[in-house]
Amino acid sequence: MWRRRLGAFLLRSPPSSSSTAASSCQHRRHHLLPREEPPALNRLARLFTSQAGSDGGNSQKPFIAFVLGGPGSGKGTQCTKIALDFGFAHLSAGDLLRHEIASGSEKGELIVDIIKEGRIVPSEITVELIRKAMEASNANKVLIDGFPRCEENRIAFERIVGREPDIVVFFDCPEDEMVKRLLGRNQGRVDDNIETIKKRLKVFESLNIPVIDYYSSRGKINATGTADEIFEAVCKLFSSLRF
Ligand SMILES: Nc1ncnc2c1ncn2[C@@H]1O[C@H](COP(=O)(O)OP(=O)(O)O)[C@@H](O)[C@H]1O
Ligand SMILES: O=c1ccn([C@@H]2O[C@H](COP(=O)(O)OP(=O)(O)O)[C@@H](O)[C@H]2O)c(=O)[nH]1
Ligand SMILES: [Mg+2]
Repeated sequence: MWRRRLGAFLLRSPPSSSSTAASSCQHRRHHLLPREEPPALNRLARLFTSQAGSDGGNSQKPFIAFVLGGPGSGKGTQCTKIALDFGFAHLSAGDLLRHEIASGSEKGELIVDIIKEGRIVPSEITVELIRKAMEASNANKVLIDGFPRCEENRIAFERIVGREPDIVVFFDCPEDEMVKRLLGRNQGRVDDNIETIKKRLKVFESLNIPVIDYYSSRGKINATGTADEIFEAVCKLFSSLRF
């Protein structure tokens, strides 16, 4: 069940008549509209965006989309397409963690053990990586792929970044399909093996699903079918938003 939690504050404007009937996903120019937020969040958000610097004279906070779904549901695949068609920066939490591992840092050693076990990396580590990546991207629209993965992640993001997402997209995919896709992913990942996958699916049920349920949005998407078919539904959703 998707709780009506974020409401109009997150999904702001009704779709414009010209953008609702999107049958194809050509590049579109989107408009940044001023948004209202509670005062405390507003203060923190300003602090954050002032660090993010200028994006061509635009001092607005970035539009944030959390992209959630089970392992193998197609988050990364769809984010790549969204980034291309809708001009979002794509920040994958998993990729940021793998980058930290590749850097050879002490933190990386801790992270690799957690990923092999399919567990969730401490929130402060992940949120800090995301915060820095958002800052570095200097983008006015960001997809945060694969985060938050638990309630603690969600709360830490709000505390550290001082923002809630503008929309939450959830790729809903049956477990057997996710397993099939993961076993065929073939990217040499330490967690794409059946033992870790089983653990990740348990974590998905017990920790990811509650945070997905926490959010309310129009963003639930049936993630079965081909990547292009799924992207058609994604396009309908994103075309209905005002960025
Ligand atoms: N709709 C789809 N049908 C079949 N395979 C897919 C589909 N979407 C993605 N894949 C493949 O499934 C695997 C997992 O997709 P990925 O985008 O990495 O998912 P996630 O980021 O949610 O784990 C990849 O090998 C990808 O190419
Ligand atoms: O916010 C995050 C994102 C990822 N991970 C860890 O990184 C792994 C891989 O995440 P990724 O999003 O890359 O996997 P995907 O769902 O895309 O297969 C997860 O199982 C977790 O162990 C995490 O702890 N926190
Ligand atoms: Mg992924």
